Amino acid sequence: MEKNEKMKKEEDVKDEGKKLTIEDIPGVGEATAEKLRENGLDDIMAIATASPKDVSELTGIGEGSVAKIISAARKIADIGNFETGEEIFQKRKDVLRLTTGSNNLDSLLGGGLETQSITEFFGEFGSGKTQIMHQLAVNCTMPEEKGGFNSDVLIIDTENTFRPERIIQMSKYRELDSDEVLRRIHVARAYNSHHQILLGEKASEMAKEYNAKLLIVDSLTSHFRSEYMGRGSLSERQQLLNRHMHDLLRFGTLQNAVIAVTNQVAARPDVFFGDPTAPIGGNIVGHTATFRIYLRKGKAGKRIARLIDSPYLPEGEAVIQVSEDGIIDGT
Ligand SMILES: Nc1ncnc2c1ncn2[C@@H]1O[C@H](COP(=O)(O)OP(=O)(O)OP(=O)(O)O)[C@@H](O)[C@H]1O
Repeated sequence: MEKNEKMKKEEDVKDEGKKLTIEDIPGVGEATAEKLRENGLDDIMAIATASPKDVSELTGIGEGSVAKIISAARKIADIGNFETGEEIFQKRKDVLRLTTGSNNLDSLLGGGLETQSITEFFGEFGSGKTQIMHQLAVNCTMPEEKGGFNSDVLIIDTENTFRPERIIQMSKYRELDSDEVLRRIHVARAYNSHHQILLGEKASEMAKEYNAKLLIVDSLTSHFRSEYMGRGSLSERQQLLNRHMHDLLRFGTLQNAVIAVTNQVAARPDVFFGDPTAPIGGNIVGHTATFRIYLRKGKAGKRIARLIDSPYLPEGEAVIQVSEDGIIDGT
């Protein structure tokens, strides 16, 4: 192909904008596209930003061919385009907020959990992380005027802690039809970290099927923690967690959905670098989660939620109550 013709083809492809599929990447035929899709690489940006080694390992396609595909994907993806503050501000207007059930906690978060971000709840056992996840699931099915999204929910449950009975209790308190709420919550049990990663990749497809606007991972880190013990496997664990969290974030962006995850605090300071209340996953989880909330137990079912490291909200605390009715304000 003449150089000009080739450039023209790339321009044409670019002009098509967001409608492009991975088959539009020069060098990607049907069989290659299938291999890429099977491994969660189902859009041009995902391929353009992947490392040749990772893609080659995942798909079994030779590293040389993968490098060519990635380089072609980069040419047609919008990488490195700087956006004006005004453009970003416009996009921010699409961000929706999901109520937590507690006005105190909603205020701390500037109105609720934001879509297109990961919100992490971390704390010791019994601090209320799973209770909050159940409440968010119920709230997501509520109408917009009540702080919900009137949409379905996906839950990746790693510790078998999902309890429909709690959903029924919480739904009744909010005068919702509990059968309908349960029908809108889709739970997948993840048996190990590999399975969890696969479910994270599949979530985008499932979200379209169900119109889900909330993805919960409870717990984000427990499998990784138990499977990758010791310092030797730390970097592998962090890499996998990083990849998993970016899959979750992609779901959030594509669906304009909330991503809520739970995380334990490390109980063994000798292994996890000194801070006895440090969340598992260290920097990787910390940098990828946009909002981090630390939960502490108080008296009589009260919990203190502390917002940490928000990009634009002040640090602060809110008192909530874990009750039979669900998450409500603490006094
Ligand atoms: N029906 C209920 N009525 C009132 N409080 C409840 C009810 N169910 C659970 N709780 C409260 O929630 C606590 C458990 O919280 P949760 O399961 O969310 O903890 P967690 O932070 O997820 O802990 P872990 O790390 O062990 O999974 C219980 O100790 C209890 O105080």
